[in-house]
Amino acid sequence: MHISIVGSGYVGTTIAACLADLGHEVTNIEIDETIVEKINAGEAPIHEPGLEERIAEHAGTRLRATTDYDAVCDTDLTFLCLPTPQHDDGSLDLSIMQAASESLGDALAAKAGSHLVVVKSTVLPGTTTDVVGPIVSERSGKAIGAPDGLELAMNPEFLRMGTAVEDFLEPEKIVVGATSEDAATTLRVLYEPMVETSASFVETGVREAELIKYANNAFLASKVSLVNELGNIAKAYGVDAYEVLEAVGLDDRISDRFMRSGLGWGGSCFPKDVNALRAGARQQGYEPALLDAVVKVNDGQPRRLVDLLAQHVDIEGSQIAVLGLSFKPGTDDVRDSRALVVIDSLLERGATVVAYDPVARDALDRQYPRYTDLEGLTFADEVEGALEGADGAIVATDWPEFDDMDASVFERMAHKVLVDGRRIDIEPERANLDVYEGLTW
Ligand SMILES: NC(=O)c1ccc[n+]([C@@H]2O[C@H](COP(=O)([O-])OP(=O)(O)OC[C@H]3O[C@@H](n4cnc5c(N)ncnc54)[C@H](O)[C@@H]3O)[C@@H](O)[C@H]2O)c1
Ligand SMILES: O=c1ccn([C@@H]2O[C@H](COP(=O)(O)OP(=O)(O)O[C@H]3O[C@H](CO)[C@@H](O)[C@H](O)[C@H]3O)[C@@H](O)[C@H]2O)c(=O)[nH]1
Repeated sequence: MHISIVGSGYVGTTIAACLADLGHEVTNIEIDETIVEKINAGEAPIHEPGLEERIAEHAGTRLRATTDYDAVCDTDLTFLCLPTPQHDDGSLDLSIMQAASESLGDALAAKAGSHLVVVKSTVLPGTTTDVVGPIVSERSGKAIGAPDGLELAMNPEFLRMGTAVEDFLEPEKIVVGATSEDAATTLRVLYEPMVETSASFVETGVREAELIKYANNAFLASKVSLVNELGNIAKAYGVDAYEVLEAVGLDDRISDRFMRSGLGWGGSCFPKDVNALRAGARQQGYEPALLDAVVKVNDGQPRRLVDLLAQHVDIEGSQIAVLGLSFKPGTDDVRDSRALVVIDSLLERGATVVAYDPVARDALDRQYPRYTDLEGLTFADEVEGALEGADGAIVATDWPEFDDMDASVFERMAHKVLVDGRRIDIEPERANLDVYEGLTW
């Protein structure tokens, strides 16, 4: 198929490279020229395992990028992979979706045949049919469902950062809500390779497809918050939460996945999606008491970790190493990373911070420029540099390389105190620390 993808960030770039890999002709339409240049040069604009080699292989042949929306006219369908951020009050901000829908509609006015528009961004029920559809239809002059007109579908994405390529190519489920049988069939054909190998194909209503995505993320975020609440209680009893939850996870109804307690959930999805769902629920007249508590527990974890450090180190005037910036390992994405909340809290309490992350330094400059020259915060190029002369250290991201830290690295610290928000796989005897304490164990 000839596929256009509007928005070439973490989702749009990943699915473009993967669809090209599956043999499709793919065009990324992106407003950021740097991203366009990178893709056309065969380079990945983000850090994501398996992405760089796919882009390198297909750029210039089956994969290309452009800032020009007119390219949609040479394609059969368009995926919208645009940001859906939150307003200050947590509610869903659709302004980017609206602006891109206008540009898409303007371009489609020049296309002779019908066109399928697929919303992949995470959006609340009604967005595809009541916001995106009418804008594209009005601007293109194509009626929804008419011959040579527009077809609409909502196809939420469940990939995770760090395993995005694998998740897209071997998903557990594919959810499609479409306004016509033809649209659903096109997507069923597109996803056939995934259905053959791993995925359940769920065909449902458009509004249901939209809500499935939020329900999925709300469920996972709630599970981590519950695990963190249980972890906090375990810690208060002097009990190892990981031992407790490992046993709990043996119950099939609960499962052993998403059972890691600690610093809490961050990233570009859970925080904004749980907030959009809470705000949406309120707009519909429902008070989401449980989801409010899920956020409250999550918000408390970074402070609890800094409090734990304060039991061993006088934070004011001290030098603290923060290990990890990305919101989880395997990605350079720092959006809503708990590591940043920890850094803010340490700086507020009068510490100086030396932070280290194996890949996220550039993304931090891009996503949160305010940290670039923030007083009291510097960055090290390696873990040793962050620990040099430190009065204490915090593990904020469970990068595998931190598992290998041993006495030779910790000897550089002024005081060998490590508090761990992620339960890295460190060997206490090899590490020879004076203090090693976990947040929930
Ligand atoms: N990141 C994830 O793990 C993930 C997973 C599943 C779903 N989602 C959802 O997918 C959507 C996209 O997420 P993302 O992480 O890829 O976002 P992103 O911010 O990484 O990428 C979005 C891209 O769209 C571009 N853009 C903005 N306005 C544009 C316009 N008018 N025309 C063309 N391009 C434009 C931006 O420059 C950016 O490169 C969101 O709704 C998100 O919730 C994200
Ligand atoms: O047991 C766990 C599992 C996760 N986390 C944290 O939860 C956050 C989210 O982790 P994860 O879900 O692995 O990463 P994302 O890439 O944000 O993926 C989520 O958000 C995406 C965007 O919507 C969805 O597509 C995915 O299905 C959904 O898992 C991270 O901060 C993790 O550190 C924990 O603290 N404990």
